[in-house]
Amino acid sequence: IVGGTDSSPGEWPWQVSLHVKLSRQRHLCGGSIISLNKPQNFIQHNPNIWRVYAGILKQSEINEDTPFFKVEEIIVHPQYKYAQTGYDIALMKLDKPMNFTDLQLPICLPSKEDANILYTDCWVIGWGYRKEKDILQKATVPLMSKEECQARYRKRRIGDKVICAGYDEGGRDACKGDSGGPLSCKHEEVWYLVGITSWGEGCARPRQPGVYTKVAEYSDWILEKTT
Ligand SMILES: COC(=O)c1cc(NC(=O)c2cccc(O)c2C)c2cc(C(=N)N)ccc2c1
Repeated sequence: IVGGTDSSPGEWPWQVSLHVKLSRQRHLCGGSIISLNKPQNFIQHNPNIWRVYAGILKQSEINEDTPFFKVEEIIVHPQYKYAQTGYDIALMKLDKPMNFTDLQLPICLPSKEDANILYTDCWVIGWGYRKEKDILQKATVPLMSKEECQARYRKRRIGDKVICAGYDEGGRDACKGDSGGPLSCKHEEVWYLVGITSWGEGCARPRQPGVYTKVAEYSDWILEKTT
């Protein structure tokens, strides 16, 4: 996150830190807890290098004694190639059910009908660039119309299944390492997973907004894969 501020304990209980454990272990991206039934059996990618840490505020809280969830299944959208061409969404089934506490709770999924709600209170969070931060960073970002976003990314096709957010003057944005994390919007006292951090040209540059997977456009796919 560029231009963000420190989060408080329990402020974003649906945020998780995805670590990869090879010879070394490190935070790679974010993710969001959504509470659903079991995904179908769909083994792709190597699930057992992943460690999912929930209820964490600082990366320094994580050591060899910190509990984590193993990943039993990973379902990547079949049309995903790379972030810029969309379908940048994946589901991870944890190896055991998560007990919800004040520090680890699911966020609500928007329904297809929610695809046109004008959200005005949206936040992007993560432990990503710049200056890899210890404390989970938060930044509020205004949503942008598809037309305005397409005008900012002339070389790209900004379709209906992404949502853009950011400031024309730049300065506040998600960045590498925040990928997979939530664009959370509060609407009528409820928080919704409106977007998934996907890409952007650089980070927090003027007139180069952040591009997010528009979760409402995938609610059918998510339900198909998890019920
Ligand atoms: C794996 O995720 C990304 O690569 C990756 C690369 C990015 N953009 C870059 O251009 C970039 C940023 C930092 C270092 C770097 O090498 C690049 C290419 C990203 C930019 C944003 C955003 N601005 N909202 C969000 C996620 C990003 C994920």
